[in-house]
Amino acid sequence: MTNLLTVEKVTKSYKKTAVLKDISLQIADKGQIIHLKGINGSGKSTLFKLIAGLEKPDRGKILLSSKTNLGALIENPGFLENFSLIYNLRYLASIKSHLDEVYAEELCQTLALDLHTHTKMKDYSVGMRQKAGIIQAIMEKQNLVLLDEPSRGLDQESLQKFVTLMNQLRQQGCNIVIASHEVYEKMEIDECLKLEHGTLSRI
Ligand SMILES: Nc1ncnc2c1ncn2[C@@H]1O[C@H](COP(=O)(O)OP(=O)(O)OP(=O)(O)O)[C@@H](O)[C@H]1O
Repeated sequence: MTNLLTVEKVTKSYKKTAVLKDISLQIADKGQIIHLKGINGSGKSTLFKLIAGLEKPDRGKILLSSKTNLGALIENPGFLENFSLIYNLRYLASIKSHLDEVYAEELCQTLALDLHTHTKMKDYSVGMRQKAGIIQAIMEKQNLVLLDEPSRGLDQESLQKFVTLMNQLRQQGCNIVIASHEVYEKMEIDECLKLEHGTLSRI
């Protein structure tokens, strides 16, 4: 089975504090949900930033296969603030190809977000912004998706819809890593990982 991601003995420090120490991780292309746990400041976002290429490791390697199509929502998603949701999604999709508007509409309906509103991104609520962040991470049918606290700001109904959506994507073969403090009832979690003292372990 192909590994979509291989993290090999990665170390990352900020100033002189080691956040990640010799971390290794492999993610196969099999359709799965991995829940990444760890207390505040344990390095979950840092690991995601390294995988997404937003930060460089001090030592070690991050390898994405040629089949990997990575989607990510990390910390506060950045948008073109003076433009609408559809403008932003079209813009993001245009970097690699073009927006599948039928699928984007379906995702927006699932998460109760209006794709065609004229509201500018800067006027979105925290929860609406988070939904937009989730949608941009999955709208191209990415096969490896990193979601950093995706349910932040979601109301109870939206949270349930989010869980159902994640389970559906998993069924369709998507590999999702969710870093969160949330306990997701009904989510089909295949593996739980914990970051503690810079080390990654299975729990
Ligand atoms: N750019 C940076 N400069 C300096 N220190 C940083 C930087 N980014 C992260 N850190 C530090 O690295 C540590 C890990 O931060 P990170 O955001 O990865 O943790 P986290 O597990 O995602 O936390 P949370 O659960 O609060 O989101 C923290 O101590 C943080 O202060």
